[in-house]
Amino acid sequence: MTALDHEPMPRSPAKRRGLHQWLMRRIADPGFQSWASRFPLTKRASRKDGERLFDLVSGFAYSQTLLACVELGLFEALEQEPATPEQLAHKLGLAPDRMRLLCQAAAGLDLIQRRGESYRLSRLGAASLGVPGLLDMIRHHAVFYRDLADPVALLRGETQPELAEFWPYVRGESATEIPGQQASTYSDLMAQTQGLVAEETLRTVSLSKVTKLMDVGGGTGAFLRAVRAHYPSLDLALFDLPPVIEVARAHVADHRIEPLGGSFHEALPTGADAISLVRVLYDHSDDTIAELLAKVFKALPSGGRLIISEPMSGGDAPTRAGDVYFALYTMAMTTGKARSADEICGMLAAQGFENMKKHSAPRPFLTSCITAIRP
Ligand SMILES: CC(C)=CCC/C(C)=C/CC/C(C)=C/C=C/C(C)=C/C=C/C=C(C)/C=C/C=C(C)/C=C/C=C(C)/C=C/CC(C)(C)O
Ligand SMILES: C[S@@+](CC[C@H](N)C(=O)[O-])C[C@H]1O[C@@H](n2cnc3c(N)ncnc32)[C@H](O)[C@@H]1O
Repeated sequence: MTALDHEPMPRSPAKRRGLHQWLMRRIADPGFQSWASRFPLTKRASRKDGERLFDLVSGFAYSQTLLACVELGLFEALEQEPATPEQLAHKLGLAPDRMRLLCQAAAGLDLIQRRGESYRLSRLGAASLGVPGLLDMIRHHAVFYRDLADPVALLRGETQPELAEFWPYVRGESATEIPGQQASTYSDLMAQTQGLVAEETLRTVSLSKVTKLMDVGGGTGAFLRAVRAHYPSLDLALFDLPPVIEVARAHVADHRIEPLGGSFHEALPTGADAISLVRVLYDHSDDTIAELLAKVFKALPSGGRLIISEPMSGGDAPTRAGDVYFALYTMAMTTGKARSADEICGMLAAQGFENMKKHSAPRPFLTSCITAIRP
C-alpha cells in the first residue's frame, strides 16, 4: 500500500481534467511525500522539489548575505588577493568569527570559494564587480525590501512604499519639477544600469534604416551614447523632463545628441523617424501609457518606427524576473506595472500601430524588445 492508494485514480476521460488536482492533493500529503522520497522513481524529483522550496524559503537570507558582502567590500578585497577570515576581518572591520561566518555563507552561495583556510573570488563574485551599477542596485534594495516587509499589506495597498519616494518622478505623473540634486542622483543609478540594457537592445534591434532617433524618457542619455557608438551618422535627440535634461546636457554635449526638455504629457517633438521608449512604460499606469503611445503615434511620420525595450512579464508563461522582481518592484513604486509583450502589443494596436514584432530576448532579466510601425 502506497500513499497513491488513498484515493482511486480517475479513469474516465471526463475526469482527466481533474487528474492534475488529484495528483497535487497527493503531493500535498505528508504520507505520500515520505513514500515518494524513498521510492526509486520519485525520490529524485522529491529531493529536487525540496531543494527548490528551501531556496524560496531562504531567499531573503541569501540576498542579505550578498548585501553584507557588498557593503563590506568583500569582493573588492578578494579581487586583490585570496585571504583568510582573520586577514579580511582586520581589513573590513568585522570580528574574526563573524567574518568566517560571512565567508562560509558567501562560499555557500558560490560568490567566493574556499581553498584551505583562505577564500578567493568565484566567477559570480567577479562578475558582480563588472556589471555596471549592480553593486549600487544591490545597496538600494534595502529600500525595496523594507517595502516588502509586509507583502500582504503592500498587495492590499495599505502601506506607503518608500520606493515611490526613491524615484521622485513617479510621485506625480505630470510633475516636471524635480530638484536638481535628486534628478542627478536617480538618473545616475538609472544610467549606470543602462549599459547592459542598451547593449541588449542594440543587439536585438537594428537601426540601420533609421535617419533620426528620438529617445523619449531617455534620462541622461546613456542609451543614445551607446547608439552613437554603433551608428556614428544617425541624428539623435534626447527627450526627458526639463530638470533631467539640465543634468543630461553635460553628458551628451560631446556626442552630437540634441537635448529636448519637456513632458510627454504634452505633445512630443516631431522630426524623428524612430522613437525609443527604454524602461519607460513599466513606470506608468495603463491610462498614462495609452496617452503616451498616442503622442508617439502622432509624432512619428507614416512608416516611422517605435522601439520599446524594458523587462516584461512572461504573460502566460510567468517568469522570476518579470513576474516576481519587476512586477513587485513596479507595484511598490505605486504607479508602475510590468506588462507582458502581448499586453503591450495590444496597447500599440489600440493606438493604430501595425507590424508589431516581439523580438526574442536572450537575457529577459535585463530587457525584452518590441518594435512597431506607424502605418
Ligand atoms: C575563467 C574561467 C574558468 C572560465 C571563464 C568562463 C567565462 C568566460 C564565464 C563568463 C563570465 C562572465 C563574463 C560573466 C558575466 C556575467 C554578467 C554579465 C552578469 C550580468 C548580470 C546582470 C544582473 C544581475 C542585472 C541585474 C539588474 C537589475 C537587478 C536591475 C534592476 C533594475 C531596476 C530595479 C530598475 C528600476 C527602474 C524603474 C524605477 C522601475 O524605472
Ligand atoms: C526608468 S527611467 C528610464 C531612463 C532611461 N530610458 C533608462 O533606461 O535608463 C524613466 C525616465 O522617464 C522620464 N520621465 C518620466 N516622466 C516623464 C514625462 N512626463 N516626460 C518625459 N520624461 C519622463 C524620467 O525622468 C526618467 O528619466
